Order: sequence, then structure tokens, then C-alpha cells
Amino acid sequence: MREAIDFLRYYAAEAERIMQPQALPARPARPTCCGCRGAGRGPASARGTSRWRSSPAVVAAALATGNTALAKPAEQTPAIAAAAVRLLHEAGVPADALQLLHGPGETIGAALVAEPGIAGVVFTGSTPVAKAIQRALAAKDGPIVPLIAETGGINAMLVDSTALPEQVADAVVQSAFRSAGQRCSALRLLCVHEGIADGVIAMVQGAARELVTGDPVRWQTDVGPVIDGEAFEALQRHLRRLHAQARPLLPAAATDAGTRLVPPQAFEVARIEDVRQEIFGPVLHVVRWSGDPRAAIAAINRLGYGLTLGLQTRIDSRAEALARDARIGNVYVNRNMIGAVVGVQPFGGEGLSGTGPKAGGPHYLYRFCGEQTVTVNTTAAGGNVALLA
Ligand SMILES: NC(=O)c1ccc[n+]([C@@H]2O[C@H](COP(=O)([O-])OP(=O)(O)OC[C@H]3O[C@@H](n4cnc5c(N)ncnc54)[C@H](O)[C@@H]3O)[C@@H](O)[C@H]2O)c1
Ligand SMILES: N[C@@H](CCC=O)C(=O)O
Repeated sequence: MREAIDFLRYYAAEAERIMQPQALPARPARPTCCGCRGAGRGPASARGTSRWRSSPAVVAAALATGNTALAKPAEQTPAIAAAAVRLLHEAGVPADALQLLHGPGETIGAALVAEPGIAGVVFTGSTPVAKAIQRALAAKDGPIVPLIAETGGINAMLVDSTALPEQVADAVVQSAFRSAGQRCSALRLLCVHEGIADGVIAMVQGAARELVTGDPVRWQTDVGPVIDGEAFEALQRHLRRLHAQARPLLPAAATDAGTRLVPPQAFEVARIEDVRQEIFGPVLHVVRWSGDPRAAIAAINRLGYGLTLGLQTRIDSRAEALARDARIGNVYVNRNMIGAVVGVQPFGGEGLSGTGPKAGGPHYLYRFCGEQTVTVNTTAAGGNVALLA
């Protein structure tokens, strides 16, 4: 809720800032003028999971820049989306400037994307669906429609031998298991230097065992259920595969589909390359590394995703060099790697993780705008140009 309010306030202020016409230096005398205006009808917000990200954020960005918006929330969270849109209408957003459409992505979402009048699409969800939308837009006749895709990641944390193990364990448990791992930013791959690996793994195991998995209405609960039966079944399939291929580091999860509870799980794998896809739940892969940390970052880059990265080191120059090498949108040093704050940690990835621009950052709203440059030939009127200066 706080994040949703932050987004509304931030984009309202940003729209005021960026949508002012700017005079640019020009010859002979009268400046060229450049300004932004809303791109038009849409964007359609084919929202993905509302498990964490606040749906009103995208809608606010579209409306603040003078667009109308059609919002399609995730199938799993229709009520919160309806409540958010109701609040926006009550606050004065005209009904015909913002409409909510519920329904499956394959029908309603796909139809929205294919709609001829849509000026832009903002999508939050998985990489494969983002690719499908990109292909659908490319196949459409008419104007070239921009896409903002905010997708997932195989988010890694690189821990060197100077790191503080207690701090690492705390950051790992928060980043991998809070929100039951259902954040795009969540830690999926812990890369720990072999010199301290045994100690760090033991500490993470101890801390993870203390987490209480259960009903979120109970204050003791640390890890709630996953969002639906489909997500639960997909996680069970991943866990069966990991039990066959990797070394389990935590007690096996119960498989009661009724509760949809998946306690924290961790598996040791041999190589960074062994982790091939995002698992959207409380499942951590652990790998030991040695040698040049820049080689480890290069291997992480080769996974193709680029959303979040954690670095744990007490060598500042190393943290700076590794952050520079990483082709990753959000880098966190010696802390957890979730919970980006609007206006403070603009959020979003590159590569398979998204198209940019970064949500909650100073460049986001430009993507919702058409920019127009007006150049006037002042000599056409005749007279002395110098007098117009
Ligand atoms: N980068 C971010 O900011 C961010 C934030 C939250 C979640 N995510 C990512 O979202 C994913 C989990 O969410 P999910 O399971 O809801 O993702 P998903 O891709 O399965 O679904 C996302 C949305 O796409 C719609 N959809 C499905 N097919 C469509 C089509 N052909 N055309 C148009 N819309 C279609 C669905 O109805 C849903 O609303 C994870 O990969 C996670 O990392 C990213
Ligand atoms: N911006 C959020 C994640 C959004 C995706 O689920 C974070 O930084 O944790």
C-alpha cells in the first residue's frame, strides 16, 4: 500500500517536471521548442502478478502523462485491482480515462495487445509472455507500438571471502524467502566463495529453519502460501527435478496442495550455468566459487537475465568493479536485494529481465510520451532577425 502511494505521488510530480516545454538553442534567433505529450490511447497494462508490485503504479504513469489506460490485472488478484481502480475513480479520474478488464491473459490480454488503437503496452510478468507480446506487437499493422516489459530474473548474490557471514545469512534469508520468494527481485542463486562456504551455508540453514511457514494471518508466520494451485504444482515439479539433480540443504517440503505452503528450500549445484530458469518461489540454489570474482560475474551475465544482484564483500574497490561489470539493473552491496524504494532505487532490469526504463525513476515517464520538436523559421516573416533575440 505504501509503495502504491509512493508511485502515485512520484509520477504526479515527475509528470509536472518532464512535461514542460524546453527551449533549445537554435539559429538564427528564435529557439527550437521541444516537449512531451501523452502518447495516446492506452497503454494497456497487461499486469502480471500483483503479488508484490502495486498495480496502480503503471496506471498512474499512464494517466499522469496524459494517456488513457486499460488495466488488465493478473487473474489471481482481481479484487485488489478493482479496489485500486475504484479509489482512483473516486479521487476524480474520469471513468472513460481508466477502465479495468478482468480475464485470462490468453484471451483478454492478447486481445488488448492486438487492439488497433493501443498506443503502448506495459507488461509485468514472465519473460516468455513478454516475448509473446513483443511478437504480437511486431506482427500488427499500423503504428509501431512501444512495449515496456518488466520480467523476471535469475538473481544472484556473490559473496567473497572477506564478507561478514552473519550479514550474508540475514541478507540471504530475507532476499530468498520473504514474500515466499514471489518477488521478481528475490535471490535465486547464492554464489559463495569456497573459503567460507561451509560456514555461510550452515548459518543460512540455521536461519532458514527458524522461519515459520504458515497462514499469514498469524503474526508468527514468516513465509505464507504461494499464490495459487498452479504455482504450487509448478514448484513441486521444480523441487522433484532439483532433488534428483542437486544436493538438498534444507528438509524436503511437504506436498499438501490444499495449503499451498512451500517452506524454504535450498539446493547446492555444481556450477552457475546449472541454473537455467527463474523459479518463482522460496527456492534457493547455492554454488561455491573460487578464483577471479570477475569470472563469476561474467558467468552470471551469461545467464542472460539482468534484474538484481547482491554483492557481499568488505573490499570497496572490488564491489565497485564488480557492479561495473554486471549487466544488471539493480545492484545491492552488503545488504538484502529486495524492496526497492520509489524515487530512491529506480527498479528494473535488462536482457531477459526487461526493456527498461526503470520504474520509480526519473526516466520512466518519457516512455509514455510522444516528444515533439517545433522549429520556426523566423526569417520567413522578414524584418531584422536580431530584433527577435
Ligand atoms: N520486473 C518486475 O518488475 C516484475 C514484478 C513482478 C513480477 N515479475 C515477474 O512476473 C512473473 C510472475 O508473474 P505471473 O506468473 O503472473 O506471470 P505471467 O507471465 O504468467 O502472467 C502475467 C500476465 O500476463 C497475462 N498474459 C498471459 N498471456 C498473455 C498474452 N498472450 N497476452 C497478454 N497478456 C498475457 C496474464 O493474464 C497475466 O496478467 C515472474 O517471472 C516475476 O519475476 C516481474
Ligand atoms: N520492486 C520490488 C519487486 C517487484 C517484483 O515483484 C522489489 O524491489 O522487491
